[in-house]
Amino acid sequence: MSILIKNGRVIYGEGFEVVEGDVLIEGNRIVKVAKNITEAADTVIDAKGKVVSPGFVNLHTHSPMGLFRGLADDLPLMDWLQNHIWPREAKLTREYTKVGAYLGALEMIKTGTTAFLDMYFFMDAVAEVVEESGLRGYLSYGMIDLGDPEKTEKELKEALRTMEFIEKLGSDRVHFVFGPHAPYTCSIALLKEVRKLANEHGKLITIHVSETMAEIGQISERYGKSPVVLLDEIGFLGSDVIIAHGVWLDSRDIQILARNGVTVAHNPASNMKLASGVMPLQRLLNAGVNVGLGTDGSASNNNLDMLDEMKLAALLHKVHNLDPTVADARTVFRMATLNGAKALSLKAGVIKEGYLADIAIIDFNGPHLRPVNNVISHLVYSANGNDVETTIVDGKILMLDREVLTLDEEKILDEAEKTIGKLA
Ligand SMILES: CSC[C@H]1O[C@@H](n2cnc3c(O)ncnc32)[C@H](O)[C@@H]1O
Ligand SMILES: [Zn+2]
Repeated sequence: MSILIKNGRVIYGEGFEVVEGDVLIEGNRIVKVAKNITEAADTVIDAKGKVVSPGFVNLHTHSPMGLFRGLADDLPLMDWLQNHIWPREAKLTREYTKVGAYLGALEMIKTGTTAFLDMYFFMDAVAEVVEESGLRGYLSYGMIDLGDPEKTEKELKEALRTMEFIEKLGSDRVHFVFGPHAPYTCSIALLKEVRKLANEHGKLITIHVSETMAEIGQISERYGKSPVVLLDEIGFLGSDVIIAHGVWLDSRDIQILARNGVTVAHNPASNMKLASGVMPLQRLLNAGVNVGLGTDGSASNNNLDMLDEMKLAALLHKVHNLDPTVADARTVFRMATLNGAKALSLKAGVIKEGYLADIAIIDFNGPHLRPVNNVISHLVYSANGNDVETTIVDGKILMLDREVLTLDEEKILDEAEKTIGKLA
């Protein structure tokens, strides 16, 4: 199968240079970017007046949490989790979670996300949805043992069962990741075992770390050190670890993350909504830490729109530093694309020959995107997910002219409405 995208403004290469031209996709790869490609293709997409962008990589989410959108707003993290979210999640079944996963997948496709890193329950069901949707999913079963050795065993067993299920799916797009929830919900024994298993099986690890001051207080009280120092001392950190948040980091923590090649998934909307704090973006980047962008779940965001997220990231760090040069549009765009792909060891996040064909085509005909003075600026500051017209993953069209081809949109919305009555 081949796809030829004609006459677009193409965001080309690692430098995100905007060039006018065509993109040829053969199989799941980009094979040619040039003016006036004349090769025949199975499908031709006219991208005149449109921007051909690398698809977005959502580096931290809980994709089924759209079910809880708007049910617990305006609360701090611990109150939000313990008194509102966890009691509802206790009622989740595989079936309900799958409904949420469909809703999340639909929203991601419609807003140009092509790959995402997830942590949730019933991840075998989420894996089935990802496979059907055509998205690229990096899926972790979120482990919480609260220091109970019986639970440690149970959680590890469920993670390994999920890994086996995903391996059996045999999909190039669906990957298993280890997901201990956080240092305040996981025992040292669990974290050490995860490190060992990740080495054994060659899998990535994702974990919430240093999200709130309350967490820093809890971990300091329990262990007398910061969460990052704790993880470093038990040999947990490495270049295969993606920590979500990293809001409360001191200089020593930042050096440790840099030295270990850890990636940080920044979630500005969630950090602002839960009033968790402002992560030290500039200091992390200066230290050479890879920083990607995530939405977190839709109960703390409240959507999965990476275009929205880019704008929030840029604005948050400007006002926080009282410096408008911080978090410039290109830096933030790189976080939402290439940096996320790098963290997942994925040859994507860039439109260039040899890269995976994970692409979002964005309509630039709306008044809010004219005149087209600066494509990257418009994507970060002016566009939103509704401007995404076509989404391509692994060389397959998932949405064309805003029609999702892999999922039944009406049915998904209907099921989500019916399900929430059972969980609220
Ligand atoms: C055990 S599955 C994942 C678990 O994480 C919860 N969650 C969602 N958002 C956050 C966040 O910002 N910090 C910590 N935990 C979060 C989610 O509700 C699930 O229980
Ligand atoms: Zn999270």
